[in-house]
Amino acid sequence: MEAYNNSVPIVLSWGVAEVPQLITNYKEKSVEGLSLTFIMTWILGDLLNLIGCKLEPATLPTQYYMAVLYTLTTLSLATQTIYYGHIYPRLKANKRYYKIDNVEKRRLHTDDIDKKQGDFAHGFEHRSQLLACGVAPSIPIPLLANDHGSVGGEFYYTSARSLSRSHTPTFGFFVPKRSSSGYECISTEESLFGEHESAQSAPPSETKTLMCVVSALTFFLCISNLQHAQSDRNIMHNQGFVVQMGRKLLQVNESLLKEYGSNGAVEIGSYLGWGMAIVYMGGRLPQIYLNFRRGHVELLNISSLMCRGLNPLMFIFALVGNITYVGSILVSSLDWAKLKPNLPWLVDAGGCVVLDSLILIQFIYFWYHPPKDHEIKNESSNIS
Ligand SMILES: NC(=[NH2+])NCCC[C@H](N)C(=O)O
Repeated sequence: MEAYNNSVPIVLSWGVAEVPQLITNYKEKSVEGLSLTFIMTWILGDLLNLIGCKLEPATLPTQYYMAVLYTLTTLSLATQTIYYGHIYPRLKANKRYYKIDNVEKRRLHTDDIDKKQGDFAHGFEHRSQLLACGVAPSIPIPLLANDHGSVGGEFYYTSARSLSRSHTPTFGFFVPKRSSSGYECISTEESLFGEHESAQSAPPSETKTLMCVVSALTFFLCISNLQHAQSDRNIMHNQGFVVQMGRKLLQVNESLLKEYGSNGAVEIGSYLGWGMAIVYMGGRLPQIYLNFRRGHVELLNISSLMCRGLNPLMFIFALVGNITYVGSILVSSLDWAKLKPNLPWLVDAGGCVVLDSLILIQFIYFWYHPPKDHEIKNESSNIS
């Protein structure tokens, strides 16, 4: 019973840690605030953690279940990243394509765009063609000042409303191009995801990698869980159990330890555990280093974080989660023989607590000692 009580705080804090971020992404319908590199670090770390826990029988069952929980929550974040980064904008663009806004249509008759573009008849024809493409023209925004001047040049047509929300032309807008027969509608759909990709969206190669990692991870999970269930059944059967008991929470299974004690898999498990610790902790180092160099904490500035769609609660819950993780291992046993194989997991959770506290201290320090504007500018030009 005590064992279950000890695992409740970790499960609770880690169980809810990513929920605020998932909600923020859902509300914002965007994942701009979340760094793809950060998610990829977590995916890699979770993968090493999960396999490490499987191969290292000295790890507590709670650790294994936590690894599964981490993986599931990270998979949800990754799924959101793919959905809001790539699928949702496509769906939205398609919807907009077929639904021409009536207000915009009315504006068509009062706009003075034609004056700038020459004779009225030509302008009307040009707009009709745009409308036929499902584009609601309002304010033409020159894409590039080209040699031919703005008349007949390329414009992104977008509405002031959408501009007020986004700095970049919304995905799915059209570039009207002059052709011998008048204007053609050329979708910028591909180019927005390709060469003219918005600076705010994730680079496609990174997303492809993420997609591969996510699919590989899902595949691995299915296969390994099947194998795990099978080997558990075999072990229980050999030991004369009729009912599969599963792993008892916060209790190292001595028989498993003996059975696999000299097995090479244990060593691999331990290496994977160390790999996981390096990946999880390593993810924080560049941030800490950058904060020191810049003399201000960009990532942890709460108001800017919220503006950028990153929920700081995720970091706070993670801090609590890591503290309770260390606590649960230490509470289970202080015997060195049992602590030793768990060292990578202890070092990781303890190390993350130290590093996150350092970021928190940096945040508090720089909050009270804000750098002057010119210092920030100088620093960022040095860094870039
Ligand atoms: N996807 C996750 N939530 N992974 C858990 C990461 C745990 C690790 N100690 C860290 O704080 O980075």
